[in-house]
Amino acid sequence: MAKFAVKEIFLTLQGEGTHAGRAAVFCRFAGCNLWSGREQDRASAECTFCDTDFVGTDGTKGGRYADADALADAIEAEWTGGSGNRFCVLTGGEPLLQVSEALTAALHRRGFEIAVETNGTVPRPEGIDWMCVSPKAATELAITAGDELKLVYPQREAPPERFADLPFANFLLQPMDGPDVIENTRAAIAYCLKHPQWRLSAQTHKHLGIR
Ligand SMILES: C[S@@+](CC[C@H](N)C(=O)[O-])C[C@H]1O[C@@H](n2cnc3c(N)ncnc32)[C@H](O)[C@@H]1O
Ligand SMILES: Nc1nc2[nH]cc(C(=O)O)c2c(=O)[nH]1
Ligand code: SF4
Ligand SMILES: [Mg+2]
Repeated sequence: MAKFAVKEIFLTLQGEGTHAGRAAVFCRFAGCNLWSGREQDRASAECTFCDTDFVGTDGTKGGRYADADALADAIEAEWTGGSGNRFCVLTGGEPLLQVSEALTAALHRRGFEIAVETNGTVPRPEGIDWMCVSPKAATELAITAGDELKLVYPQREAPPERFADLPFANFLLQPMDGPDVIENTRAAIAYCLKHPQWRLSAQTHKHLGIR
């Protein structure tokens, strides 16, 4: 059984958060601890608003990668930008179910700065350069410090005030996509205007027509 189950690997611009606009290779790991990924389980899941298909290994460059070097080679192969400013984003699904120190070391050997998008419920491995935690209402955080706290807004049981005193360098509100996205965007903007500790994170890739 190969070590890493990967849904897809692709080059794009980081669409969200503090690094929005920056070229990055995205590696989307298969599987999540807060939802099975099946629509019939969504209502009873711990995370109910997910906008992502992370089931299986059938996406672009998806598959089962035997070890850290094999996966790091596949990520490096997508990069078109030469040796400077190399950047990858490990996401999912929940990447920290699979990311290991062997993988972060293999990516660092190839010159990559490593960002992670995580729900924050799984302890962090060594070697992450940019930790973005996105808390989900029904859960407790295992990672309570980092570079970016990116809260999907609104979540009734996870108001921004619950996280505002944690030691993160950047605090962002990301409007919840779905049927109420217009209303949610207005509400997130209004919150940022009143509470300038928080900045808006628009999901720019969804408007730019990139992945
Ligand atoms: C698909 S998740 C994968 C990483 C990790 N499982 C997590 O939840 O952070 C990537 C990012 O998309 C956000 N996200 C998921 N569904 C969303 C939605 N419907 N609207 C806005 N952001 C969403 C997550 O909160 C997270 O910041
Ligand atoms: N362009 C782009 N930016 C992103 N930022 C976070 C993403 C994710 O799904 O984790 C994502 C994504 O899927 N595409
Ligand atoms: S924790 Fe992340 S990947 Fe898992 S269901 Fe929620 S948004 Fe999707
Ligand atoms: Mg996404």
